[in-house]
Amino acid sequence: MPLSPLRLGVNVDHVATLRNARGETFPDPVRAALLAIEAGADGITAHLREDRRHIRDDDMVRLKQEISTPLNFEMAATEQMLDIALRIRPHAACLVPERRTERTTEGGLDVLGGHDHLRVFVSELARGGVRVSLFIEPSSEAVEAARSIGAPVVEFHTGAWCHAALAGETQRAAAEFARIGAAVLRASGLGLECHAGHGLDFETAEAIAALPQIAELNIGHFLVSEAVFIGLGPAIKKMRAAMNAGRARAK
Ligand SMILES: CC(=O)[C@@H](O)[C@H](O)COP(=O)(O)O
Ligand SMILES: NCC(=O)COP(=O)(O)O
Repeated sequence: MPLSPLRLGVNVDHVATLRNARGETFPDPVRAALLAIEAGADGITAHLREDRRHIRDDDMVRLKQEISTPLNFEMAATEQMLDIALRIRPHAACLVPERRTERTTEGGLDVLGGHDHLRVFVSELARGGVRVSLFIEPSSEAVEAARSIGAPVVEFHTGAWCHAALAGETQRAAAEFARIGAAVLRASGLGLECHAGHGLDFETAEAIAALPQIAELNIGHFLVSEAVFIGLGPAIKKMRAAMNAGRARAK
């Protein structure tokens, strides 16, 4: 059976982090998105956080206007973000948890406790023609809750696995990767499209690409970090090659 293609979503949040560090207009995340697409990105992801620490409202408007690929709008499940998303009408929206004091997205959505609250957002966004994904922990409970909420897509938070791999904690990394594999199997068995992201680098992207049920990887911080040294285009091309190598091993 032919393998599903594996899409690369490039997250441009941290180009905006660098821009905001000095309150300038550069580097522009929209320019980064256009370069990323030229280098082979299948889509662009941007997280409009409530505190606007990196991506700002105008960035999201310009991304929608200027890019030729799908835009994946990451957002907290709040009324304000829902209004903005329905005004901008991205191709997709990914509901993510946000805690004001967090340095980065620390975990997946509380799809069990927040079930009824999230259900409203999923149906409102779907009614607006926006494909909705839920950013969840790699667990069967979260998958089943996401399915009952009605989202067609789940994105698995790969942070715990990536951090363990980076720290050389091989046993913990193997256990976390097994969690991801089991959750992906459960999700695809329920007919959900599977995405993954957070903390991925060349090695972990190649490893997770070998899971045939994964349709999309969203990668940002590492690519922007690599871009500092080798350029954004070469970093994306290298990531694409790593993903292709992993997908070639998928069975
Ligand atoms: C949801 C996710 O994992 C990424 O979009 C992440 O949120 C990047 O932005 P931060 O680094 O601000 O968390
Ligand atoms: N949803 C994950 C994402 O968009 C990028 O996360 P990261 O690669 O910046 O950690």
